Amino acid sequence: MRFAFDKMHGLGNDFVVIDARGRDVPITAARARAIADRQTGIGCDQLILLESADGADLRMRIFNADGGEVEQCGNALRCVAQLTGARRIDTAGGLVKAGADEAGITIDMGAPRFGWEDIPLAYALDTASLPVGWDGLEQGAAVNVGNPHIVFFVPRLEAIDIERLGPTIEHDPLFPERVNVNIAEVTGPASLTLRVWERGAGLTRACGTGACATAVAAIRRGLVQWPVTVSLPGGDLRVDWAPGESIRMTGPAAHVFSGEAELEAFG
Ligand SMILES: N[C@H](CCC[C@H](N)C(=O)O)C(=O)O
Repeated sequence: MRFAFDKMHGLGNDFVVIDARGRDVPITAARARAIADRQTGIGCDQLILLESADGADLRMRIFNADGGEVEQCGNALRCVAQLTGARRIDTAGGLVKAGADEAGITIDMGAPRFGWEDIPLAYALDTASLPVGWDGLEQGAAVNVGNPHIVFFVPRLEAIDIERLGPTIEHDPLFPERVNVNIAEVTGPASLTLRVWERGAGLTRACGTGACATAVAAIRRGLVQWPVTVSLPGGDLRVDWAPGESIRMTGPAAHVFSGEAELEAFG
């Protein structure tokens, strides 16, 4: 079965987008892994599958490079909004609204959640500052922005071995659904730099939900004021949020190429 796809990225966090509205494109975990493989497949951090939806312009399903289907992907939301013109996008992490202007694509991500069962954690802890540590990474903040994140603030980002600590924390039993690991350094009254070890994808050049979770955690702790400029290896995102409000993330989306492939080539 031949299928068409679009290769896109949000600040270097890259996606294979398959528009399956009006036709069935069966994606299994194994197929998602095979498509995402950068040597033997098309290559991407996440595979994005678009389906028809009631009550929204479309439904966006997200498969990490490890094949796991997850709830939310901020950078992909901007890409899909640009590619399709969709303004109401349903995801497993909730219904989001998109807009576009000269600043880029803005996504209303909904309100963050902070309850330990919302993250989720395996047992009750203070999610504002977890009383557990991993090799010097202490007092992490746990936030759910449709998907689960832990955020650490450090004095010097380059001093942190994220390639070693990222997977250790991602797979810690404290996180029954695993977790995205965010390491941030505050660089000004409304700015921070961020690196993210993503659940199911590893180190990426940018993580939209990670930027949202980190900005929210920093605002909650009084470390920055909004709007926050979050600088990732792939570029900057702007995050607006005040307690009690929904999170709004603004940034670019890029279309690289369109292609076609045989689904059976991926198992
Ligand atoms: N790795 C994430 C999904 C992709 C999120 C990221 N690419 C973004 O832009 O938000 C998770 O397992 O929850």
